[in-house]
Amino acid sequence: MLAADKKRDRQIEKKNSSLQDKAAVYQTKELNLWYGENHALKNINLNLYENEIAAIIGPSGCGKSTYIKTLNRMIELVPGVKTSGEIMYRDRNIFDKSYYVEELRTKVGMVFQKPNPFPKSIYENVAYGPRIHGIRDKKTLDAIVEKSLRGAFIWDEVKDRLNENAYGLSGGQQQRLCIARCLAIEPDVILMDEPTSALDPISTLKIEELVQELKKKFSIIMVTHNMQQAARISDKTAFFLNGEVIEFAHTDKIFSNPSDKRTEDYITGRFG
Ligand SMILES: Nc1ncnc2c1ncn2[C@@H]1O[C@H](COP(=O)(O)OP(=O)(O)OP(=O)(O)O)[C@@H](O)[C@H]1O
Repeated sequence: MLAADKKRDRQIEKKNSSLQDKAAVYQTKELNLWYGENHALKNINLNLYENEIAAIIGPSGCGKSTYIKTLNRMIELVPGVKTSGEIMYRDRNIFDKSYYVEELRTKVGMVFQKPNPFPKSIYENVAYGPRIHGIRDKKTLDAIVEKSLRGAFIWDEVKDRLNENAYGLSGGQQQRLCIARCLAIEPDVILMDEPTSALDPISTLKIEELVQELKKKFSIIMVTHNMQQAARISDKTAFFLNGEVIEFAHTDKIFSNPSDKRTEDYITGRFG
């Protein structure tokens, strides 16, 4: 091989490795979780990276929601939960006693299966978070509300009815409003627990397009039952089974050439 070719190959290799080399946002190390006697998460080791969409798939009861709720410590609200291991978020263990949960939640937003706007105006739904963080100036709040609603692809639909109650919006619009509410606190990560399972196909498509746009600025971790959705929009996919991560890889690989027979059986619909 000529020296010039070798140099070119080295450059390609370097470029590829730099693509893989995004910073890890979350590093989960030997995480175990018990609900009382129920060992729901077993020795989870998983790195989640910046500006990627990571999909979490697996059959009902395998621990997907439990895992995602552990990432923002929402799981602590369940009585009798015990954990061991570490979850490093940007190099700090979120289980450290000195780590205030409020601090974590300003960085990590969450969108739930069922849209859950507050029974307040569209404007107030988005302004609520920034207000809690001490922003009082009306002009600043107006700007945040507009930017967040634009960021969630819903501004044009609601700009003339900002003072109307959010409950008057359709399900799909409510979900985008909830995403806008997340964006208003300028998070680093957005956790999504089956964000489209209560929506019709058109609203689902809108959210999928939105999520792909959002990953340019944020890291997204999304639980989904919909394997086509995981295949369509995610960069990496983790397959959970009985509380364990069976396989975590590039989405293309998981869906075209999985390493584990159990992953293959699941994605080909043999169980679950
Ligand atoms: N609040 C709770 N208290 C006790 N056990 C729980 C609780 N939530 C979940 N579990 C148990 O933990 C295990 C994992 O549940 P989890 O909800 O995380 O699964 P999942 O993969 O998200 O399921 P689904 O796809 O049906 O939402 C199950 O055995 C479940 O019964």
